[in-house]
Amino acid sequence: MTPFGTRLAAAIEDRGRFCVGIDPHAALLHDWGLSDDVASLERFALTVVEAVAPVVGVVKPQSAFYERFGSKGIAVLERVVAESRAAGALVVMDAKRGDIGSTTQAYADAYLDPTSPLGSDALTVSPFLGFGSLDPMVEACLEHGGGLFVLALTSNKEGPEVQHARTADGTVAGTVLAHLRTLNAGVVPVGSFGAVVGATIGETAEDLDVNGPLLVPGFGAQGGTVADLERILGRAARWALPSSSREVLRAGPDATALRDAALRGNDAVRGLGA
Ligand SMILES: O=c1ccn([C@@H]2O[C@H](COP(=O)(O)O)[C@@H](O)[C@H]2O)c(=O)[nH]1
Repeated sequence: MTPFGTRLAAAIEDRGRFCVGIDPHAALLHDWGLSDDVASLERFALTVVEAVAPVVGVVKPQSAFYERFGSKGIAVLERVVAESRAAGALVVMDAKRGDIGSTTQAYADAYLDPTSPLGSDALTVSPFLGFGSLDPMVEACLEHGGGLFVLALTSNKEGPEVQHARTADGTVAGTVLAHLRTLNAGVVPVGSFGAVVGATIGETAEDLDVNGPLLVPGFGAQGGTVADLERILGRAARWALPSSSREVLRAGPDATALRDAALRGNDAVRGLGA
């Protein structure tokens, strides 16, 4: 399988760098005139997939909004993954997984093996059990052409308490970024192991250039702007995926309005990293 980084570079070239989050919040279901039940979850999620997956490079379903409906919600998530990929979008599963290595292997099997029902192009993961605990996922990515987005500098205000903490080697975030730089060293056009960096973090002294992609949530509803992206990311913007969920999803339920919102987001970030 072609490495995720190579496939992502092609997707950015063909369709743009904007990532649409498929997050069926209860409040959005209500705003769309739907109920808070599985049938509505399915209608919402598949309406978004049909509207945006044929035109954007990357979609990012947030697993939590499907998990809250139990096995029937997971079945909807499986369709979101399959139908988004069939429409030509790469799928970043936002599940923020991480555990001791032996359990991490099971997460790798669930999300990074293409024969799994939830098999995705990439997965968000937590490094806070130690970066080495992610090794089974790294191996699965190398075997199957998948990618990881490792939490480094998240968009929420509570993140700095952990991520800015200093170790003998620098900050926790800096250590995560250094591991990613090692994994991606020498890979052309870009490595498959990326970081999550929020569009709301203000300033950072960390070197974000890891020769890998950056998933950048917090753009839109959380207040992140194009100016923030330019200031925070610098030259690392070249491989950035600004990601927005609610800002796009509020345009629904009309499919044309949803697609237009996604295309507007894509246009807004087109010049990044130029
Ligand atoms: O640091 C992070 C990591 C992940 N997220 C996720 O992104 C979306 C953001 O949704 P919006 O509606 O655009 O605010 C959501 O799924 C989060 O869980 C993040 O926001 N920050």
